[in-house]
Amino acid sequence: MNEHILVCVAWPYAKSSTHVGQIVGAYLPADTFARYHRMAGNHVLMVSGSDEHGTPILVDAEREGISPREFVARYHRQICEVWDKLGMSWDNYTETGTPNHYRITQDFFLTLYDKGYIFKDTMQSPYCPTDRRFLPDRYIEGTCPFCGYTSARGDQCDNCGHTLDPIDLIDAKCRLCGSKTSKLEMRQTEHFFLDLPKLQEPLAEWLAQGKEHWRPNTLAFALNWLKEGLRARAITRDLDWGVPIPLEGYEDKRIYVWFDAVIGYFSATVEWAEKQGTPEAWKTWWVPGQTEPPTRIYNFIGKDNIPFHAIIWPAMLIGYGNRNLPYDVPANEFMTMSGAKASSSRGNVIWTRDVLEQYSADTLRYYLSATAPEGRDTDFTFDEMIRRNNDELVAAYGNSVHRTLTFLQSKFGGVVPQPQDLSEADRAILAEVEHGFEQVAHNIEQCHMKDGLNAAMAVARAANRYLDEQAPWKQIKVNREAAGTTIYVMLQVLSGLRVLFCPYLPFSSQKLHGYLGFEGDVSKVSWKLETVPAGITLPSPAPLFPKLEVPAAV
Ligand SMILES: Nc1ncnc2c1ncn2[C@@H]1O[C@H](COP(=O)(O)OP(=O)(O)OP(=O)(O)O)[C@@H](O)[C@H]1O
Ligand SMILES: [Zn+2]
Repeated sequence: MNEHILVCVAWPYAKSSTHVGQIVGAYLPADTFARYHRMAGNHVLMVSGSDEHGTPILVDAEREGISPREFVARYHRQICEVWDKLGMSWDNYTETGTPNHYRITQDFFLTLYDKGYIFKDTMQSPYCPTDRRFLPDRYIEGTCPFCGYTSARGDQCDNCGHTLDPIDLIDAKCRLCGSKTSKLEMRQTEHFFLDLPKLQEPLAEWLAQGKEHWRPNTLAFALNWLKEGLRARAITRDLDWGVPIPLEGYEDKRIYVWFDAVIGYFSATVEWAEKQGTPEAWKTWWVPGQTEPPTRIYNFIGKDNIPFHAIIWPAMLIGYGNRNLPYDVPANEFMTMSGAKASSSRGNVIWTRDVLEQYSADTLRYYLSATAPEGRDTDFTFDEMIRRNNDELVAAYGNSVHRTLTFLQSKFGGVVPQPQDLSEADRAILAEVEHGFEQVAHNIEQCHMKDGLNAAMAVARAANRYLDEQAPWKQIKVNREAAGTTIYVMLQVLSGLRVLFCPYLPFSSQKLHGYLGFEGDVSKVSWKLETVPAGITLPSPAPLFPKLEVPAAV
């Protein structure tokens, strides 16, 4: 395998730390996918960054009385701390506030403008006479005309995912002073529009070709959007925070946050190439025909981001010209907290850094991967996380590791025994490991992360059963060589599990890597079963996972 895989992950708003809904929706599946592909020998680049523009940030910074620059710097730092603790293996995690990103966004804007895909027009925009300002996007709230959700915002409904214009909202009110529609004025303002109707046809053609590997929900959502007919969308705002419009006479306006955020996938690649000292290297990832097989771009997102990644961003790329389009847009459904979508704007969240203060990254990673909302929404509960840690991670995987390694220490002084002829059972469990390599790989390649984890877990369970059945603690009383063979085989199985779990659970894989006598970084090893040789001495192990206390019911 020598493919180029570009892993683009949704840009989190730098207006809060990250919550577990975002992690399970976009970041963890992307990281698992990137880690696997690196081990499988592919060229991988995983990029994202903090989205520092937009009205949600302005509203909150204003409320705190600090500058938006100060505000986003704080949250960018907090987000990066979580990435470190969680083990996100970014090749470049940047921010939209960089000169590089401004330059590239302005180039996109001008190119699309010159090619006739962006046009100027005047529009009616809600204006609050009390606050003396226009109310773009999140400055206004009202009822969604599509689904009736009462807290839809000026640019999108969080409930049904439709993108909106403020003018679409029913019974809208100003988020700053609470003024109702009756008090708001509609004022004339000039803006730039992305001419999506002009791009409808090439988009439809693209969506009609070779999308069998897309998740049905994502494709259906995109096709439905096309069927409704695309509307031109305003891509500038009456704001003073964001990327400036690169044309004279628009100094009091800025480019809309969503227009610049998606360009981040591209600008982050350019930044990566520059940091590497190979400034042209971005072309490998973004210019068609540079690699064989062609570079595959994956956009990992939650379902509310589908319109921007399956429609608007591809449309922008088509309009710009000579750029690779997404190969897949693996969008997850939502993780809910007590039934409601976890959302940082709405405050019903479990913060990742709070969880990581109490629990190991792998405990959280395991639980989130095992309950990922791939096909439908799932609910987060601490009880379930603890139960799965204890009943699955500890009982199946951790247990077989610990029993094998402590037995090796107590009966063989830590020296890997020389195996005798392998029995049918020995060969069967090794075959199961080999099969696990195929299964986990196949599932991750299809973006079925949950099935991939289940396949790895099936091998761990089989290993546990094998150990129970062979019972080396009994074998050793009658036949020391037979017990030695069982332990030898188990060490090979564990060597396999260390690799199979690595995309999901990098921290415990690293520990096991060391316990099995391997050196260096486990995420750099190849996707295959590597032998633990007889005769070497292995160090004393500690349990891979802690057994957790179930909190007393309240
Ligand atoms: N509860 C959730 N379940 C699954 N994915 C989610 C969830 N919340 C956010 N995501 C995804 O995480 C990524 C980053 O999210 P974003 O920064 O937009 O956070 P958010 O909490 O959804 O913010 P807001 O509610 O203010 O829009 C997006 O791709 C989004 O779809
Ligand atoms: Zn709606």
